[in-house]
Amino acid sequence: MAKVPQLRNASLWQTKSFINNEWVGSDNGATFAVSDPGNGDHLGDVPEMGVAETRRAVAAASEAYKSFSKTTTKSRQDLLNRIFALINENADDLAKMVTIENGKPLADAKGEVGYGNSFFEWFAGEAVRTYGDVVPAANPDLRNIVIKQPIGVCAILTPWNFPIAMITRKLAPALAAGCTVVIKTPAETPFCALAIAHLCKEAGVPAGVVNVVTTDKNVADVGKELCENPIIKKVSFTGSTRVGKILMQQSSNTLKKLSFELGGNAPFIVFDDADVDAAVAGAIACKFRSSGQTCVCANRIYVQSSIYAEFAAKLSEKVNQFKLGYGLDEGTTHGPLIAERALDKVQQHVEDAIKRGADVLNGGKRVGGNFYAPTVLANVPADALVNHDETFGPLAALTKFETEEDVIKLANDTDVGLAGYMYSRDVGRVWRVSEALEVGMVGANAPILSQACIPFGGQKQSGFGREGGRQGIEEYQTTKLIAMGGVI
Ligand SMILES: NC(=O)c1ccc[n+]([C@@H]2O[C@H](COP(=O)([O-])OP(=O)(O)OC[C@H]3O[C@@H](n4cnc5c(N)ncnc54)[C@H](O)[C@@H]3O)[C@@H](O)[C@H]2O)c1
Ligand SMILES: O=CCCC(=O)O
Repeated sequence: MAKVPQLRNASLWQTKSFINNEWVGSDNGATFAVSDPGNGDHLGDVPEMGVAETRRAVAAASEAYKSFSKTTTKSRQDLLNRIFALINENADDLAKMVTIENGKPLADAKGEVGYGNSFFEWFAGEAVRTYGDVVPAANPDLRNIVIKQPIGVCAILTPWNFPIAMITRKLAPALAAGCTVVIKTPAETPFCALAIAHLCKEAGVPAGVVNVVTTDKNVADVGKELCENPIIKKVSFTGSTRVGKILMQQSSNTLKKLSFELGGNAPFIVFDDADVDAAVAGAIACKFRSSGQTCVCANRIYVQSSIYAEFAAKLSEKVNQFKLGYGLDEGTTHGPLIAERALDKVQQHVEDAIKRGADVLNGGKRVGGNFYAPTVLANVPADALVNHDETFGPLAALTKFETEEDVIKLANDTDVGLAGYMYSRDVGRVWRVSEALEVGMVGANAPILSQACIPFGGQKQSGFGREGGRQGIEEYQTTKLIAMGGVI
C-alpha cells in the first residue's frame, strides 16, 4: 500500500505523467514504484513512459509553441508571477514532498522550495528585459537590428538532489523566453515535478507548453529520443558528466543548443590567514549541505599546515553535534542518502583513504538504511580517490598543504571545474586564487553561492551554459540580425 503523505492541498500529489495539460498513463499501463529514501516506504507508482509517449509530449509542445512563442513578454511575466504566487501558497506541502522523496531535512526542503521559486520571480523580471541591439552598419544604405527570439521546444532533464530547484532553474527562463518544454523527471523524485506541472496548469499555462514525462527503466531510450528528435531545439541537462557525454553525442546529429550542468569536485581551501571559526562554519555548510549531495559541495578540503590541527579538531567537534535522522522528525539536521549506490561510493572513498593512511575523526561507516554517518577524515593524502572523484556524500576529507602555489596546483588537478572555495583575509590572495582556480564559481569566504541572480555553471568537464542571472534566459533564445536595406 502506498503511503501518500498528508498534504493541505491533496491535488499536488499527481501520479500520472502530464502531456498537453492532461494526466496520462503509459500506453501499456506500465508503472514504476517510488520510495522514501528515509524509511523505505512505498510512496506510489508513476507511469513508465517510453519513446511513443515522449514523441506525443514533443508534438504537444511543438503545437503549443506556435502560439506561446508569440505571446508578449508582459503576459509571460504575469504568468511566471502567478506560478510564483501559487508555489508560495503551497510551500509547506511542497517542502514536505521534497523531504519524503529526497530525504533532506524539512528545514532544508523549505529552503529548496524558496530557492526554486526564486527562479520564477527572477525570470518574471527578466522576461520583459530581453532587449536586442541596433548596430551601426558598415554600409550607409543599411540599418542593423538584432532581436532575441525563443529558441523553440526544449527538453529538460534533471537529477533528484534538488527535485524542485533543478527543474525551476530551467523551466522559469524557458517560459520567460517563450519556449515550450518537455521535462523528463528523475525516477527517484517524480512527484515534486508533477506538483510543479499541476501548479503551472493552475496558473493558466496553456495546454502543451509544459509537459512532464516520467520514466525509470526506459530512461536511455527516452533521453535518446529527446536528443535526436529534430523538433527539439535545445537540451538542458543537470546530472553527471558521464550522462552529459552521452547526451552530447546523441544531440550531435541535430546540432542542438545545449546547456549542461555536470559533476563537480570542489576544492575548499583554508589559508593560515583565515578566520578559522568562520572557515569551520563554512566547511560545515558547504560540505554537509544535503548530506554532501550537491554538485557545489566541497569535495576536497585543503588546510594550510600551521592551522591544520586546530581546523580539524573544531570541524570534528561540530560534526559530532549533527543529528542524523528522518527528514520530517523534529531536530534532524542531516538526512539519508538517496540510495544504496550512493552509500557504496562514500564507503569506497573512505576505505581508499584509510588504506592510504587517513585517520577517522568522525563516522566512517554505514548506520542502517540509507544513512551514512557524517564523516571527517584527517591526513588524507593528495592522491586519495576522494581528491580526484566526486563523493556526493557526507565525507569531509582533510588534506594538508604548505604553500599557495602548491594548493592551486592541487585544486586544479582535476578534469572538472564547477565551484571552488577559499578562506583567507588577505585581499590580494583572494584575488590571485580566485583568478587561478579553474572553476565557474568561486566562494571567497562564502560557502553558499547559489542564488537566482547569479550565472551558475562550470568549466572543463563540469559543463557549459549558465543558469540564473541575466545570462540564464539567453540559453533559451536565439539571436537574429535583421539588416534593413533601402533606407535612404
Ligand atoms: N552542475 C550542477 O548544477 C549539478 C546539479 C546537480 C547534480 N549534478 C551532478 O549530478 C550527479 C548526481 O546526480 P545523478 O547521479 O542522478 O546523475 P545522473 O547523470 O545519473 O542522472 C541525472 C539525470 O539523468 C538521467 N539519466 C540517466 N541516464 C540517462 C540517459 N542515458 N539518458 C538520459 N537521461 C539519463 C537520470 O534519470 C536523471 O534524471 C553528480 O555528478 C552531480 O554533481 C550537477
Ligand atoms: O546540486 C547542484 C545545484 C545546487 C545549487 O543550485 O546550489
